[in-house]
Amino acid sequence: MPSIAQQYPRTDFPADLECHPLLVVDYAKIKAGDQAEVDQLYKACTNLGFFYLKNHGVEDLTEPMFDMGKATFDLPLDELMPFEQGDSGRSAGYKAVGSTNVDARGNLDQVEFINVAKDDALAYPEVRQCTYPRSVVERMATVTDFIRTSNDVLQTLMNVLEPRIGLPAGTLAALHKEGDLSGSESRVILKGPPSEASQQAAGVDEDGNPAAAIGSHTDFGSFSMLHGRGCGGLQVLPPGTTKWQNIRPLPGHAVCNVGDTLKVYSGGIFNSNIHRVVPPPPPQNRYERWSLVYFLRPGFDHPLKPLSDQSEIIRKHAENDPAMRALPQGETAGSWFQRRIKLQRAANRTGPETWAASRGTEHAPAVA
Ligand SMILES: O=C(O)CCC(=O)C(=O)O
Ligand SMILES: [Fe+2]
Repeated sequence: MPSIAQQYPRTDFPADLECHPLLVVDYAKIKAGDQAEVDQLYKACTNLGFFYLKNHGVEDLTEPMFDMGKATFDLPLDELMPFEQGDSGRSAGYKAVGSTNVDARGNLDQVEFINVAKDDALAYPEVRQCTYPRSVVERMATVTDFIRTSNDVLQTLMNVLEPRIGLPAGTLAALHKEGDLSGSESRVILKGPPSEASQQAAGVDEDGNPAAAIGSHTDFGSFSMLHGRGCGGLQVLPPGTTKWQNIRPLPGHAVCNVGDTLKVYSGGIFNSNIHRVVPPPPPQNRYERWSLVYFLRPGFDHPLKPLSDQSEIIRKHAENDPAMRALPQGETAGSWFQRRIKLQRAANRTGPETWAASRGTEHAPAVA
């Protein structure tokens, strides 16, 4: 019997902690063409942009990914550092604790990542973006299985949403085509148990609270799918409010959310909501916090702007949405992604302006 410290998925998230409710979407019903379930998905994407997804088919693929993560984070740092994502704006690879900023003050993150690019996993042994530590290479079949299955789920969710926003079938799929170099990737995340040293290193935020483990952000890509292994700590800031709200981990349910690029393509109809990671609530705060994400992101070369030419619904919405009118011109999905990654790296910080320049749709004004 493993000690309580090593028991995952965890079952000790406090039952009485106030949490923000999320709509539940049943993927099996979506696959079966159930339009009432697509209504539910559409509602979730146009409101908070976050929802629980059940019956998604990834359930048995997550623990082998956490095993890969553990094998990676157990390697000595000098073996991992040659595979670090670096400061150029690439996400794929290892990310060491404290290498990115979590706020404008320059406080540092408290998590390590192992990110594997979809491009590298599906083309393996061909190298399309970068190489990986042996802990990943030895388990590439596990990683590929997770990436392929997760990618299919998120592509399906996007496909069924197309008619709701007036897009011809296949428009979004063409922007996320297999084979196009992209930022799509799997990510295992570990926040170690708190030590006094780590608490001090984390610093405090503008309100004097301990700095976040992962700073407030919107996701850079189109759709994200998160498996929390029973660990809390994920929080959202619902639109028009100022109080961070906990998301309750539910067994068998992934937490999915819309990211910036899908928000932009939809002309602002879908919401890419701000979220962050803080130490999980007691008693979970004494233990490691694990999470696993798959990010579906567009091909780097595609322009990033509302798909107004393909949909009258999108055109009308984008015209009336100040956030869409304020978007920088001439961006591609690749330039958007690389700018955000690069300017969050602590080594690239010159001052609070670097944090501001790393932002996506976080500070977008609400729809008038
Ligand atoms: O670990 C989590 O709960 C969320 C991670 C996250 O938001 C991210 O990596 O973008
Ligand atoms: Fe995120």
